[in-house]
Amino acid sequence: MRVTLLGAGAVGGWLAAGLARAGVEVSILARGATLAALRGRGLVFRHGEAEEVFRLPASDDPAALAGADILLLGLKSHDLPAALPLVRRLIGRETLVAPAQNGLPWWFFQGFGGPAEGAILDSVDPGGALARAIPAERVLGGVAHVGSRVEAPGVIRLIQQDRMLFGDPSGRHPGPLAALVAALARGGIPASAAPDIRMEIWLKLWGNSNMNPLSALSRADMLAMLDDPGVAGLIEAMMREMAAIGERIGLPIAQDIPTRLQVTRRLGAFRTSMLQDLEARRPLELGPVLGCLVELTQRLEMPAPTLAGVHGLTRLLGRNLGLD
Ligand SMILES: NC(=O)C1=CN([C@@H]2O[C@H](COP(=O)(O)OP(=O)(O)OC[C@H]3O[C@@H](n4cnc5c(N)ncnc54)[C@H](OP(=O)(O)O)[C@@H]3O)[C@@H](O)[C@H]2O)C=CC1
Ligand SMILES: CC(C)(CO)C(=O)C(=O)O
Repeated sequence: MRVTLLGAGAVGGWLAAGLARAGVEVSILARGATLAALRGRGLVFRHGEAEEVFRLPASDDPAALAGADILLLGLKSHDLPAALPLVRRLIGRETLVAPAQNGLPWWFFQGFGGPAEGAILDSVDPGGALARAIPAERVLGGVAHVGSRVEAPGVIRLIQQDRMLFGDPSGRHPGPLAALVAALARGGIPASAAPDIRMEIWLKLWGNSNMNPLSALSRADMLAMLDDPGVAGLIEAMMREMAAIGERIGLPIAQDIPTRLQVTRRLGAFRTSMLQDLEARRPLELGPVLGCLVELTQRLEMPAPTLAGVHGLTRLLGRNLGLD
């Protein structure tokens, strides 16, 4: 199996290290300081006191890396539309695209049925270019339950790994799915194949859509937010509004809120990826993580004042800091 990674950041670097450890042929499409670091020292992976270095082929020329079996996406979801020309040049006829990203992915409602069937959301995929170029049949959907960060370009620090899930939304690629998951597991990443990857994505979003924007607004880590009764109440209100959307569109959540919040607690006092972006003065992943839900409620004519309010506040925060 040959894998190319686009987006060698906190999550992409964690996955590339796992695959390389398992002996998979991994190459990386990178740019700027990250590319220079990968070509110089290599991909540096740190966990606790341990450090590993992986010398992997890296280039900013998609032609040099094109046609892998799997194109792993470690970009922020809001960066994907702009990176589509690169993706087009990286994928061959047989390449499957495996996003390891938060938020609702562009392919989510293709072949889904119900009132949201085929929905293309501007907050995720403006104009639908992603949906046309990378249909659900070309995708292995991913969900990363992990906390990691970039310490310096090409240097990844794993804080806590819980599990990495991949799934095959079209049911056409059981072989590549099994091979990817097995390779990650061999490389020390607790990975498994999810029978219903859409539900796993929805459940992950049930955490990110509130924790990430609220962490940007409060500049607080996850435990501090959960331990503050006022913020915890807001988190739960947002979760209830999202659960109501799920009921409406055919994604009823079987878990209760306290159980889901226990999963979040396992990551400890982590500063979410959106807070990391705010602190580094990078654009926020707000559209795919929360704007998509607000857009869905508008289309379905459902009330969601808390989701809309937190979305509005975070959008203004990003705008006022010049991050959009
Ligand atoms: N960090 C975490 O703990 C978690 C993150 N996630 C999710 O995983 C996804 C990735 O997040 P994360 O790893 O934190 O993000 P990072 O910001 O750490 O990494 C994103 C990487 O993508 C690269 N990139 C963006 N555009 C391009 C481009 N056009 N060409 C080449 N490289 C590009 C960036 O490079 P450059 O520096 O050059 O811009 C950067 O290295 C997000 O959806 C996030 O929400 C999920 C679970 C946990
Ligand atoms: C909050 C967390 C760590 C949950 O996995 C996450 O997904 C993120 O930081 O974006």
